[in-house]
Amino acid sequence: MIKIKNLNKLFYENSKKEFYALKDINLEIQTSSFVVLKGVSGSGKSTLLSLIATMDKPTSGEIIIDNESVAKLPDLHSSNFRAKKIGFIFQSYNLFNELSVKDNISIPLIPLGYSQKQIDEKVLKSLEIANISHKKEELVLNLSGGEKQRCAIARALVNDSNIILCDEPTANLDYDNSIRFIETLKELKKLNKTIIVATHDPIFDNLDFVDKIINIKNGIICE
Ligand SMILES: Nc1ncnc2c1ncn2[C@@H]1O[C@H](COP(=O)(O)OP(=O)(O)OP(=O)(O)O)[C@@H](O)[C@H]1O
Repeated sequence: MIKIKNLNKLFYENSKKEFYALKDINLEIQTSSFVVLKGVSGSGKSTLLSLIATMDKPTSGEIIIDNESVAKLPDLHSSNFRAKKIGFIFQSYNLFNELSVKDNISIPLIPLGYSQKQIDEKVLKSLEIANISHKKEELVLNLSGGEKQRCAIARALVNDSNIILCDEPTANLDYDNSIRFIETLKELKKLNKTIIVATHDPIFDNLDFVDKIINIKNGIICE
């Protein structure tokens, strides 16, 4: 379960430009649920995802993930927490173009101290779930947009994290690849992952497996 209490994120604090990217956010996201975070560009979606992922720290408020308070973790602890609990799929994929698909996917496992055999097994499993095994030796540079997305999915799954955060995941995909991506998310939900998709893509409207839609406007949740 993810609990967010009175969360605020201020940018340019104590200056003339000061503004709230997130204002007094209170949310509960059940374990294994599929949540769509909707809002126009600049509404605060990425900011909220990056706080949940412990990639950034709030100005005030609490984020409790599986009974652990994570909002103010020191950097070393937050990167350990992230490595174990969070898979992140970025709009621009954030892959290393000069590395192969399987090398990209193994990167999150490096700090976790697995043997090479364990790494190979985990990479193979996530390649299969993301349906990109056939390209495992290929350089990311040579992949199509949809294949890069599948590589990014495999990387988000490789640490067996229970929480998958997706930031505008279909922004660079055509319709067919977007539909394929949504089918993969549906499969991940069956694996009991908690999934949060930040998007303004109407393709996420009216999906039959969405548990909750959260609308965000100017940093404020409007239910
Ligand atoms: N590091 C930062 N410093 C200053 N302002 C920031 C910073 N990060 C985000 N913002 C501002 O906070 C607001 C929310 O940004 P955010 O990226 O969360 O929006 P978003 O809903 O994800 O938008 P998009 O759909 O375009 O990605 C925006 O006005 C943005 O300019």
